[in-house]
Amino acid sequence: MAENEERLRRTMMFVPGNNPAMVKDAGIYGADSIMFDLEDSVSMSEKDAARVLVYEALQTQDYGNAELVVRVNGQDTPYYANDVKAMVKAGIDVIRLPKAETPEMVHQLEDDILAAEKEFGREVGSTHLMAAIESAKGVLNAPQIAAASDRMIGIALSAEDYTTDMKTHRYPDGAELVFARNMVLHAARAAGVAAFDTVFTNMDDTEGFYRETEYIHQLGFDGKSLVNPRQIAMVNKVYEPTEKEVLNAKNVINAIEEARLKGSGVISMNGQMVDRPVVLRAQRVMRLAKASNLVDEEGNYIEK
Ligand SMILES: CC(C)(COP(=O)(O)OP(=O)(O)OC[C@H]1O[C@@H](n2cnc3c(N)ncnc32)[C@H](O)[C@@H]1OP(=O)(O)O)[C@@H](O)C(=O)NCCC(=O)NCCSC(=O)C[C@@](O)(CC(=O)O)C(=O)O
Ligand SMILES: [Mg+2]
Repeated sequence: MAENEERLRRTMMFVPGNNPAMVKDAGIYGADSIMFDLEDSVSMSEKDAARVLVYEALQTQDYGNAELVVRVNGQDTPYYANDVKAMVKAGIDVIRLPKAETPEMVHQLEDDILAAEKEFGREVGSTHLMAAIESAKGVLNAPQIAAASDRMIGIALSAEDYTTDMKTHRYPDGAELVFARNMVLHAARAAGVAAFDTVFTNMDDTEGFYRETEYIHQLGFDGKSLVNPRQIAMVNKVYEPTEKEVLNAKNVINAIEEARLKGSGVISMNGQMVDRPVVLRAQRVMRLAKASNLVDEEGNYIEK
């Protein structure tokens, strides 16, 4: 899991799997994770064509360093089995299970991935998975779902389906999502996997998008599922550390390194105790600073 813990996942952009232009160009926008969708953005009549399109793109397109994710169709559909087989064969990084409600559903996906890895000669264990929480049952079982597999990289809240299940809809203040957001976040943290907030679907409400992103950043989410490339820079902006945060993080890392050389794991810096949690936070700030091009290779802040 070390590699997964280090990977930044601020932005996970949905790309409709039946749209050739969007699938082809998905890599140019700089999303941390590109999520090709075979589920709800693809009509029934295009399910097979979308699977073929995404499979071909994974063989031929260069998506750079982005993590490649595919949202397969649900386990109760006739498309699921072929989706999983084709995506494992194509070497996808992560399969996202929609409408996850129980750990048994995750175990089923694990078994199907393992069978496909063996059938297509892929390294066993190389395909990761994640689960989308889209119902009351899913939210209540989130801790068991998040901990259900060693292949699990994270869980995501899916508020469109969730609010429908709860017989409500989305409001600007997000009060209807408070419980679900906190459950998903705590379940993810307790299992040591990533937590993704839900999509924001009003493309013209920039103010509302910033408000929601600042809120979920404050709560501690790793990032958000997105539906449009214009949302990527806005999320990155919210997750960008300040100059003060970067300088402090650099000082913490230098100080703890010096302490370690002297055989100590805890030190005091400007009257403040610096121990493991502070160091872990500092390391994350430095990863975010690097991703935002705020520091050079040595971690020194680049004056603008
Ligand atoms: C929203 C809109 C129609 C707006 O169109 P617009 O045309 O106004 O967009 P523009 O900004 O003008 O596009 C400028 C340029 O970007 C290109 N471009 C746009 N979007 C792109 C993209 N996504 N990927 C690559 N490229 C893209 C476009 O092709 C153009 O390229 P070019 O012509 O070359 O300049 C479009 O974005 C879009 O279709 N989004 C994806 C929708 C989708 O996937 N929904 C399903 C996932 S949610 C769900 O299922 C609910 C959930 O399950 C969620 C959960 O589980 O979390 C739950 O329950 O909550
Ligand atoms: Mg959904």
